[in-house]
Amino acid sequence: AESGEDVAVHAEPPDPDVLEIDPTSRYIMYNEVLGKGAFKTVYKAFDELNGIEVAWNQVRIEEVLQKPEDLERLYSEVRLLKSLKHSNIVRFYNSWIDDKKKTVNIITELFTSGSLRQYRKKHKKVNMKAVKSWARQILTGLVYLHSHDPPIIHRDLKCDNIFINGNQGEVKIGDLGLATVLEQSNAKSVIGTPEFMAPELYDENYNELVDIYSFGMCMLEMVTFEYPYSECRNSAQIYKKVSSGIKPAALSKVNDQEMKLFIEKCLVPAPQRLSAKELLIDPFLQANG
Ligand SMILES: COc1ccc(OC)c2[nH]c(=O)c(CCNC(=O)c3ccccc3I)cc12
Repeated sequence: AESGEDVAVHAEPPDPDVLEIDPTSRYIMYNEVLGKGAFKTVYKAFDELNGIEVAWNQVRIEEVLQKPEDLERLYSEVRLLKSLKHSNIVRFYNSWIDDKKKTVNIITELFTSGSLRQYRKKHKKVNMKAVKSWARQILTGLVYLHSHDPPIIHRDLKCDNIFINGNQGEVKIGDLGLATVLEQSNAKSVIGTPEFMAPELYDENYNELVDIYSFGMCMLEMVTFEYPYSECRNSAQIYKKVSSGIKPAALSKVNDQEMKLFIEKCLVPAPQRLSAKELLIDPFLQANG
């Protein structure tokens, strides 16, 4: 070139948002398994286009999506998830179906410190100040999801799919849409985790406040280090207690009375349950104390 500057010779791929680049050639999977979920295996991977490390979530779908409208619904779900951009929501970069391997592949933001559940196990002694900061961040993420029209409901919020960025203490809600994706593909799989499911989720007419109930159970696990209803042996026993309003035994182990009251506010029946926005301004979360 005349001005003598060295012109990069390689052909820049077209703008990724415009043209679907073959995702499999863009991402290089390391053979490092970060972790496993019920239906998913998560690998560390590298995005060659943006030069960043990412998480490659491989979700098994038993039978391929039955009807074409399932596929259409899945793609519209993916388009929505790709559009979500918030500091307390795990970034969803890309997703595609691998028909041969019968998997849905989801490329998301990477967390090497894993989930809040794993983190809590590793760092048992944590000041209430930190727990309150995590609570504020989770609620801020829920405000973002619930203020969409229609509200985006997570439906499977638990400490296993809230991720933490160890060095900044940033907490983000993950596994978004996984419940919906699984619901579609593994029709028989009832979405949600009984220990964290609001009673009204079972009878189908529910709203975004189911996530507030689950948030309350997440707080309970964060301060007691045990799954709620660990005194129950199976999901039927859990359902019996939840549907008759019997609180988890762990609640009686919460020493901090203010924390106990805050958690109980999240577990009340839906008509009395506060929104994420209202909980964020609760005095309990104001002071750093
Ligand atoms: C069982 O899962 C883990 C175990 C251990 C991990 O790190 C040690 C994980 N790190 C991650 O970044 C991730 C990926 C987080 N991404 C998601 O959960 C996600 C976010 C949005 C949409 C869909 C999903 I699957 C998972 C992980």
